Amino acid sequence: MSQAFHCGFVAIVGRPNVGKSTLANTLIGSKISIVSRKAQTTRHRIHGVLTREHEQFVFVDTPGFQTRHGGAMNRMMNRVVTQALADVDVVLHVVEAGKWSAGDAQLLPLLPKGDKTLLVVNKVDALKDKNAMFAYVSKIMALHPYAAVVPVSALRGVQLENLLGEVAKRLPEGEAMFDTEALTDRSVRFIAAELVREKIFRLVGDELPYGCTVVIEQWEENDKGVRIAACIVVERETHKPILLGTGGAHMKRIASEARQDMEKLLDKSVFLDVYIKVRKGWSDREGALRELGYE
Ligand SMILES: Nc1nc2c(ncn2[C@@H]2O[C@H](COP(=O)(O)OP(=O)(O)OP(=O)(O)O)[C@@H](O)[C@H]2O)c(=O)[nH]1
Repeated sequence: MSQAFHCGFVAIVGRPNVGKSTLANTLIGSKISIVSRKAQTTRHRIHGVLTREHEQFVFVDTPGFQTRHGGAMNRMMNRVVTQALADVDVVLHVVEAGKWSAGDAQLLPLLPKGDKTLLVVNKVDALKDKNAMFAYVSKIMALHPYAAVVPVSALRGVQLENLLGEVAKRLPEGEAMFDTEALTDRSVRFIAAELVREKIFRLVGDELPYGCTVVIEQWEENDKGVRIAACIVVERETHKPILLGTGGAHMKRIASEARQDMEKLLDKSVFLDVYIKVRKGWSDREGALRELGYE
């Protein structure tokens, strides 16, 4: 008798920097979401799809749980987290081996109880004292009724088969929801915008206050390649010189590095034009956020 097919949604949650994007990317097997050393670089919900012989995993990569920023952006982001958890079949709560902080604890009240939440202890490769693992895990297991615990290294691909096995057990029976070829339900335009945003974060993230997004305003493909215009939207006039850098050096670097990544992603020549627009108070106006594609 043939084995039944299972398909369901899997949310990956955790405080910033625990490795959620890395885990999603490694599981799905392609770079769909940006990875950066800086905290809170993933602001969007991203669906990545992994299809195997007997199951399809639809991953929801939720943004870092926000506590530091006030305003509409924060409320919206927390809503995204709560909603993601209510809608999914399995929740992976990712923590960092040996490092438990207030940020991890803050997420606990949002986690569903019962059989659908798994504790994923990431970065086991970086753990110096392996013997401390048992005490660390016991402490966390006492705080929430997790269904299971799986230590992994997302970066090195350790124990991921085991993790997928635990998830698969909890997916409902049903047909595949996405084409097997699908990597993401976000368009390549979205990923292109993320690439520009990643470069901004890496280069001037420390100086640029929270409030910058990237909108792809033009996308024209022809036999020579693709012409892309990316608009960086900032909150204030004063943010412009930060982005530009001396003699426009920052912008040149952002555009050049983003273009190289886009060429790798699209496997064709990219002509990239990047410019800046000022829109006051965008991060605190839900309407403006929606308009820019945040909801
Ligand atoms: N040593 C080690 N480092 C890891 C592992 N997984 C992720 N990292 C690193 O941890 C950092 C943060 O990883 P991300 O995947 O961006 O973390 P995130 O949880 O998605 O972060 P936010 O987007 O800020 O919420 C990066 O420098 C990763 O390379 C791992 O298994 N081992």
